Amino acid sequence: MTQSLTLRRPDDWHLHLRDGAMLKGVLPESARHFARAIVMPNLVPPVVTGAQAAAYRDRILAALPEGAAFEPLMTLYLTETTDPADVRAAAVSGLVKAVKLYPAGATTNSASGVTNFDRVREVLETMAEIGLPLCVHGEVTDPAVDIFDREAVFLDRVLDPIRRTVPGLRVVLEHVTTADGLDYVRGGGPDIAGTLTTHHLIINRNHILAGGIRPHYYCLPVAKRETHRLALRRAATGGEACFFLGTDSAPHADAAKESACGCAGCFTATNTMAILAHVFEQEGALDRLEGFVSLHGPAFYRLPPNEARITLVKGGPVDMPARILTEAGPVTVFDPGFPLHWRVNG
Ligand SMILES: NC(=O)N[C@@H](CC(=O)O)C(=O)O
Ligand SMILES: [Zn+2]
Ligand SMILES: [Zn+2]
Repeated sequence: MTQSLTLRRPDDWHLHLRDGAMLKGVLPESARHFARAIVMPNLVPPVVTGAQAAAYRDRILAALPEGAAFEPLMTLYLTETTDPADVRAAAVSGLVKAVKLYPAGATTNSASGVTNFDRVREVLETMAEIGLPLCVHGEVTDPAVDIFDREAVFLDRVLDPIRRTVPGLRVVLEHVTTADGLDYVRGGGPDIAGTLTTHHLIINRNHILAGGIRPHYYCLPVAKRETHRLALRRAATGGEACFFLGTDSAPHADAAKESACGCAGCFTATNTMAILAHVFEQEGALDRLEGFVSLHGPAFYRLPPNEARITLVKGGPVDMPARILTEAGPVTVFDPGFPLHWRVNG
């Protein structure tokens, strides 16, 4: 018996599209299934001003395949010299939907991130006033903190003080990887939400390190132990409105991943919907997939859900490409480690 499931077209609330040849190669993978995406600003140099966001948006639209209906939702990269008036204008015009906080040095292309949080206070106060969300890469960068503890320590040392100092600031804790992060979001009231990635529902830290080092499973925040993965699955499939999909699909050319110092990021744009249908089915929660991918995100971002629909169909094993070829080099597609049976029709 074929099984099928029709949903409102999903959105991706955390996506890396890059620029130039890589953008051209990866954009169709997201545009095929997703209506909108919050586009991360960690280009080199980063997207800091409203004018830079407008120019980047134009480059994305120009790279879209013929006939694709995909709306990039732009973000600004918060630096210690970000101008509150520029943020306000970019938000009020509708161009920018969030500001992104990278602690300096926390992840890929984050060198211009924030070190001294007092210097961004005025921007954060402006954002609280106009309701513009702050998307947070929630890891401390203190070398004395173990990499597996960096998310949990960030909540106490950085996020909680920011939220106390700037009441009313709306926050998305991005790519939550720990039970601590989930509990922080759950206990934080209506002004905080969390995005969950596809890959963190599938892998734990053994997948990266046991039986050989697997660079294509290396991302930041790094996958944690199994108890955390199980907690993430419960959060994603449990129907809680404060959690929604942000794939964090983060392409790097294979040569940059398969290296003595490999880049962080898993590329999941191609097979995210097939993997999520599998996960939600396994958890007996297919009826909650639409909330996770299509409803909770727009509600937090105060945008209407999409009117268009997609249909997922379950059948024989689906052929997924092991990698996509881009003019910036081949990019390996995240391997969930099991065959996929769901495909997206239309
Ligand atoms: N997630 C990652 O491992 N990498 C992201 C950056 C990020 O989201 O932290 C990237 O830009 O490659
Ligand atoms: Zn990040
Ligand atoms: Zn990311």
